[in-house]
Amino acid sequence: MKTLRHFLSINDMSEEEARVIFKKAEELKAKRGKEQQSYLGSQTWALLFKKPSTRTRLSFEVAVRELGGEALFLNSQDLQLSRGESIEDTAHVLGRMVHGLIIRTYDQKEVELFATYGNIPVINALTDDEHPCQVLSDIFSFEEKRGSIKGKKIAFIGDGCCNVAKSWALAAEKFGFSLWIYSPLEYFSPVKNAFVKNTTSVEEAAQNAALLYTDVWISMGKEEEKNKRQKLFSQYRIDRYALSLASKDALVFHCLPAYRDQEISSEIFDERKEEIYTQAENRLHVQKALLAWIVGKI
Ligand SMILES: NC(=O)NCCC[C@H](N)C(=O)O
Repeated sequence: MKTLRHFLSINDMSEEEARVIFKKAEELKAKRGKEQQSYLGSQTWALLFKKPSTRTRLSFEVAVRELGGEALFLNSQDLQLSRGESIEDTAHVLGRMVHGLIIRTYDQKEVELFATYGNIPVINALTDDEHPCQVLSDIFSFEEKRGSIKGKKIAFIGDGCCNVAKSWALAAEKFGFSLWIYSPLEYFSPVKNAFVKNTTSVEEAAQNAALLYTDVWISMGKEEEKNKRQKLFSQYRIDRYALSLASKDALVFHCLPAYRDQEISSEIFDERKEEIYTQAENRLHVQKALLAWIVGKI
């Protein structure tokens, strides 16, 4: 049996492995358009998506192609999965035909089942529980501008229970930074470790923070809670006041899509869009390095 690497959770990688990926991502970013690396030469990677996607789909499709492979997009609605075929059978069949699988779905259990039965590397491209590729890339983006994240104070503002916040909470322990979650009580982080603190005080969360981070209030799959969430989260946003509390050189990140004047004020978004778009672009470079790592080339 070959040993396979998967990336289903931030917990599937050590800090040392993440640092190997960051170094490669930096190199690939610098060499893009000049020199190509064929880490996925003659491989076909399937992207199986049950939820909408812009950045994740784009960055993975381009990443696979630029590494010399073929990307095959599969809308789960078009597969027999949507008519009740089991994940076990689907995973076995995919595993006989493609070399790797990138999945966006609801239940974390599904990505785990694909990893169990597929016999090919599986990457979590977002579930209700985690968005590990986003957060891995965000840490790279932070360090690209500000150096090591270790010991820094990071403020997550908004839904502390969402996938992105949960991956941040796991990353806090792995990389050794403190994560302050500014969220309504009901949305405090379910992740318990010594590096995660929850608060309903913006002052406590944002004071001297090196990064203010936010995500949508209404994650995919939560649309029926829209009215309730818009009311509950209305103060949990990045605005001029929150930013005035943060460190003078604080970064502002948003994983996007952004809903201006909800989780982030329009004026802060407009002022900071350059760093937010660079954050989005880095998904491509980091995921190229992640793919190289997952197939054992770095
Ligand atoms: N950049 C992204 O991949 N964004 C995904 C949106 C995350 C949000 N928490 C959601 O689940 O809808």
